[in-house]
Amino acid sequence: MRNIFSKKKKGERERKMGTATVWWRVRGISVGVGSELRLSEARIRRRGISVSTRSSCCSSPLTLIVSSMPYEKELAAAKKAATLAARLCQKVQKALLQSDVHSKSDKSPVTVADYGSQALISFILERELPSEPFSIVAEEDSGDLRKESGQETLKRITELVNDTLASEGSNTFPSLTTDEVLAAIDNGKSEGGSVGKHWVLDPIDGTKGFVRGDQYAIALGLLHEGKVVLGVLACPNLPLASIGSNQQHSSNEVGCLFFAKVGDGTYMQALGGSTQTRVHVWDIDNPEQASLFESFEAAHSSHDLSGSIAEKLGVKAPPVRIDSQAKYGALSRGDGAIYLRFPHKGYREKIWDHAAGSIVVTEAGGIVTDAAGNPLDFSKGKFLDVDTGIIVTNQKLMPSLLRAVKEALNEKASSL
Ligand SMILES: Nc1ncnc2c1ncn2[C@@H]1O[C@H](COP(=O)(O)O)[C@@H](O)[C@H]1OP(=O)(O)O
Ligand SMILES: [Mg+2]
Repeated sequence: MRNIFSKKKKGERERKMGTATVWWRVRGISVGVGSELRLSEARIRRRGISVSTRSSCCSSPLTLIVSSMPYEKELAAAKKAATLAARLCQKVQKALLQSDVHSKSDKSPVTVADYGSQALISFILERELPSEPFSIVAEEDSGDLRKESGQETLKRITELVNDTLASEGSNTFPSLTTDEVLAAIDNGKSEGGSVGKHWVLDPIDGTKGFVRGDQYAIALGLLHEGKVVLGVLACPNLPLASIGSNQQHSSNEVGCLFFAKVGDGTYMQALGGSTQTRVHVWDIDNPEQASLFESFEAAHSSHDLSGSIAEKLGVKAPPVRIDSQAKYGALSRGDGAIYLRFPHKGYREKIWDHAAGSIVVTEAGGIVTDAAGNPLDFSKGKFLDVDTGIIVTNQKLMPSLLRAVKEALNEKASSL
């Protein structure tokens, strides 16, 4: 980030009147104030430079701040937040799977990890991005924790959050009180929308997988003016090695962090590691070789429908069924080539279940649409207005996938 004051005044008198007559040239682009500036900002963004402006009054200089690395600070904060939240969730999942006290059908450990992850991420974003106005759209709110019956759980969550913060080094972060934890959770109450910056958070995506000891993800995306511009997916149980029919990555390690920034590609690193690898979707055009990803839970997505689509495409490999947006991560690095999600009638998709995952796939070269081929619109608040389902693949396979989906949906409709 650097300040640029290379302004060309066109007249002190006019400037004092506050008219749009003070001009700068930045990297060959003229920018001004007021409505002129809006236009210029759009032009600058198209060139991959982010701009923010401040002007306190006409007599003080206007400041134009230009960064040639848009959303860089936000990405660093999001990676840190998701990595810490993953650490908290891993601790809870380990205790859950080892414990005699909680059965797998007991929802309380999930609750503690869900709230803890949300509080931690909200706290880190506020702390790391103090000068960036933003809101957070997240899955949880603190209503139940404020009741008498929630006090023990709140204490446990606060302990977990503080233990996780302390694991970064004793002087890195302060300890939070229970009230600060409640406030951090409630920062996630935004409704999102098409104006400004909104972080979109699923603190534990795939709670069923989390309880089973399988896949889950911490999913954090950033919307700017209604578009997803950044996404981070922490997948603590996802192997670094490929899990589909395209076995191109090999490793014994488990735990992946995927991240993507608009125009900048998608990267993967080991959770807690620092070596990042750029990843790409599998660019095949023959669906017979493809692996197809879908929900582990048949209640979340129709296995029958995806089976019928796979048959029409000639997909030979059995479906890879895993929980959470880890599916988007696996697809972005080319483990398989198709992801299908067809929830049962009446289910409304939430933006936090797709924001981070969708940019991770699109920046890796893939396409994410609804079942009719429409792009997902994240600007309408908490819900996505999708036609029937969500489909994901590479550019080459999308036309045949769309045809197969249409045929399968027609057959299903005529059989009812
Ligand atoms: N009835 C449902 N149909 C479809 N998706 C659901 C349903 N109930 C919860 N989900 C959400 O679907 C996502 C998991 O999908 P998948 O099974 O493919 O991993 C999660 O976000 C999960 O919520 P949650 O995040 O609260 O677990
Ligand atoms: Mg979810």
